[in-house]
Amino acid sequence: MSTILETVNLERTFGAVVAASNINIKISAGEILGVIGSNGAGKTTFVNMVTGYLKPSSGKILYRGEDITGKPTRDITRLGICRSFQIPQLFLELPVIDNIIIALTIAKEVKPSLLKPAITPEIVDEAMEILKRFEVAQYAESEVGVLAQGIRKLVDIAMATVNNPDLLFLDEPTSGVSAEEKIQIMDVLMAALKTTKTAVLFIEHDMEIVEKYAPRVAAFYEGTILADGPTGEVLDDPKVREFVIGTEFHRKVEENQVGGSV
Ligand SMILES: Nc1ncnc2c1ncn2[C@@H]1O[C@H](COP(=O)(O)OP(=O)(O)OP(=O)(O)O)[C@@H](O)[C@H]1O
Repeated sequence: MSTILETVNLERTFGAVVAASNINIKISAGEILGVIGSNGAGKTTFVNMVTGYLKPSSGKILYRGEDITGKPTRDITRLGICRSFQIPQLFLELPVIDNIIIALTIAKEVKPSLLKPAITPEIVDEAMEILKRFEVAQYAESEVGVLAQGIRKLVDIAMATVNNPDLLFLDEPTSGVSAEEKIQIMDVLMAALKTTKTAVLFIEHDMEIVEKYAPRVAAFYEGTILADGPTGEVLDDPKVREFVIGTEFHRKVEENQVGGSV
């Protein structure tokens, strides 16, 4: 698979704080990559730099071979790198479909006027297609504010795809969602993003979700990448176990294995 994103010695400091340092990562077309790391490990700083929300202090970001280091978010989005945030960025008092239409209008740079309204049958159809892909079409006319957190997350991520990104960053797609809903949401998300062959990097604290959905994982620790590789190997890495995930997760897996064999 061809590399679409490559970062070279990416670094960001805030005064004396080194938020990210020596970040070298490659992402291939259509790849799914999980990112783990405790609070303050530098995950969001990394995503902010690649998506143009923060300028790196040094290093390079190459997207399809083009140097995009320090470009504004708008240009990066246009090139095909999009993101969602940990907290959904939705208009709560508007229906779901209006949220998607607004995002589409911005993405397409539609300049509505009295003679040329923003809402056309084509844009409504396109919005409905997106909602169907994320299995939330039945909520099209519902106000976002009355919907469950899991549905809001799906709508929010659906909205992040209106530009048809080749690479999508998801910041904790299952945060604030009940344990039962997590799997449902990830199943829908991953299926939707597979149909569009979108490469996905998702930040996740739940190791069971990481194991289930990410074939590859990068573990961040104190602003650097401690390990990057096949998920099983990274989660079993003694350094990752000690500094990133602790022994809790492995104890759980081992207990389950013991339970299963009885
Ligand atoms: N705007 C900022 N100003 C000063 N320090 C910052 C800023 N943003 C991040 N930092 C610091 O950089 C480090 C990395 O933070 P970052 O938010 O990237 O971590 P994270 O891995 O995303 O954590 P979390 O899981 O809590 O979101 C932390 O020490 C944080 O306090």
